[in-house]
Amino acid sequence: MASLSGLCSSFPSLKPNNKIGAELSSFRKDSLAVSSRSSSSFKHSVAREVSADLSKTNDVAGLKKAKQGGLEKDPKALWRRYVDWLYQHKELGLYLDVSRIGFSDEFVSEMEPRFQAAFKAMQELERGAVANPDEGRMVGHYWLRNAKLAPNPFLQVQIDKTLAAICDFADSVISGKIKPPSSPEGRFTQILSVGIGGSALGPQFVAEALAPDNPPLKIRFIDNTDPAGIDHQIAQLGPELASTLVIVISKSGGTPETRNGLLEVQKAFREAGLDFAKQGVAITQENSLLDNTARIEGWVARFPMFDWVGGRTSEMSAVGLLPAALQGVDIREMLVGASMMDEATRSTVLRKNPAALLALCWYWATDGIGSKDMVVLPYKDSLLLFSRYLQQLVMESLGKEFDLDGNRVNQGISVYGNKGSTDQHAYIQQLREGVHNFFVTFIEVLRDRPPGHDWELEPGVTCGDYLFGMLQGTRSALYANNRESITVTVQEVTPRSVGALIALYERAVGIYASLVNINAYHQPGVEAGKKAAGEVLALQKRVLAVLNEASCEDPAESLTLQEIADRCHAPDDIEMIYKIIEHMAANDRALIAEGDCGSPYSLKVFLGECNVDELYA
Ligand SMILES: O=P(O)(O)OC[C@H]1O[C@](O)(CO)[C@@H](O)[C@@H]1O
Repeated sequence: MASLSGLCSSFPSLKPNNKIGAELSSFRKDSLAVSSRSSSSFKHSVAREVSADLSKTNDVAGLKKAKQGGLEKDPKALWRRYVDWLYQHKELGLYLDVSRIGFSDEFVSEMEPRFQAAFKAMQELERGAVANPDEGRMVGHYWLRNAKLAPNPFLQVQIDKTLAAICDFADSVISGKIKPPSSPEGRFTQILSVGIGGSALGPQFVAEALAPDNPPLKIRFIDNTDPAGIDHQIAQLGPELASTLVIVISKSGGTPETRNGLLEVQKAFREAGLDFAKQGVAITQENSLLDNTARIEGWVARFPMFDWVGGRTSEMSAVGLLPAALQGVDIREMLVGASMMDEATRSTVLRKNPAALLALCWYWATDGIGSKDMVVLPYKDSLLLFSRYLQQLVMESLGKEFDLDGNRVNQGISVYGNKGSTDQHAYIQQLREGVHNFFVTFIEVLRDRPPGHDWELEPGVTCGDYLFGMLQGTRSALYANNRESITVTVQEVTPRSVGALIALYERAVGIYASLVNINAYHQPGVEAGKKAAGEVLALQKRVLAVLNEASCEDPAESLTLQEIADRCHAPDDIEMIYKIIEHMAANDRALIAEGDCGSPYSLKVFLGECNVDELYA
């Protein structure tokens, strides 16, 4: 009997299935029928059926009417519109241009009451109301940059103490006061951050945006349960593993991907003869599994993650601040930038509130139902990860099936993007001429290089002038073809401006969520995938047990997929069992006696050895 696991590299070819094809085409017809109507008016008729409270629907007459008028094209009128709507935050040096979004005055007036309601909800949230009703939680990321706003003295002390502890710890690590036990350098030189989602995206964005060229500690990330990815990060560290500070970040302290990353890293430490506890730091909620592990094992340090800070808004908590501080980023400046932006976005005057202006544009551009995608294009390499960061912030916050009244609304705004002008040579072609299903947000940075470093690569023109030209050219070319855009401009990429950008979008998401009446602070949809993944792993254990039992009875016995499914008492899960076998065979953990994975019915599988311990487990 040969071990033929390699045969699994051939996959079943996809054959047309008439039934599925018919269902698909009728589904497409339905969706075309929806989009061929005014998407907002369709939505409204549904909303009317389920809720008598029109203030909570997307019934904005001005939206549809003004959209029919098209975008302003007269250069003089457009310039007036630019000047009229230009938002400037003087101290932050931040501008917001919404002139290339075509909202009308009528639309703005109609939206005004909703904005006032959103501002009120935001004030209540900041005062400590339970703004995440499903989870019964306060939402307090705004307090992180101004502890005085926290609703009680206990929280204020908690915030201030944690910030002081972060700064102290970072200073001690950088100065070598806290050092790894067995590193020749005598100090920590690397950070390995283990975390996922909100426990990775902020730190990744900030590292890319703000870490100096030669940081005191360099950072790497394990943000997945991909074994090859983990091996790669550990291999890249090489002997520097001995001088690596491992920061394990998980609010819940029980996220499987993060736990797996930790276990893999701990194994690497054991194999290198290193004591993990002397190099491990945990950032998590008090008494979580991770917190208890770190405490019992005596890790170097533990920092709290607060119940009232969501993962995707945790960049200004220990989650983002500790890694940033260790890389030499001025975290107090990040907090100042965020706090200044928070102050500005508390304004109840729409025109003076940049977050509200963003929310207004999003509502207009997407008909208040996410009918268009948000393409985020920073024209600055160091802001590359901003779009990925915003993807979670916006999509996990706004992508909701039900509104706060329990109506099915399937809200959300899709976010993607990379950077300009690189994307000019990738997908801008489609944006300019192809399917019109997006609006763009340009992020412009005025300062090209630090002072004194610029030079003209041709008379009167620098490299940065080209970047500027590409941004302006793309903005104009898109607008000429009726593609709307927002432009956010900052002077430089600094801790202060990055803090401000994060705060701007956090608030815009919160305000927009109020406009469309959804809970921005929970993520019930993520649970379904997590639960299903758990079920797959449980099924895999049953498959292994069945194969083991068969091997113990007769080492040469091989089973068909149907036999495995029957013995697992899971005949309906035969497709998943097939996928499990395919994956295990590809990783030499099950053997295929006959057949290949391209012909599932031909497969006969066995384990090759009997594990008696497991048999009686
Ligand atoms: O910090 P944790 O608890 O490990 O969660 C990581 C991420 O997982 C999610 O809960 C989604 O599964 C995100 O909201 C969160 O940022």
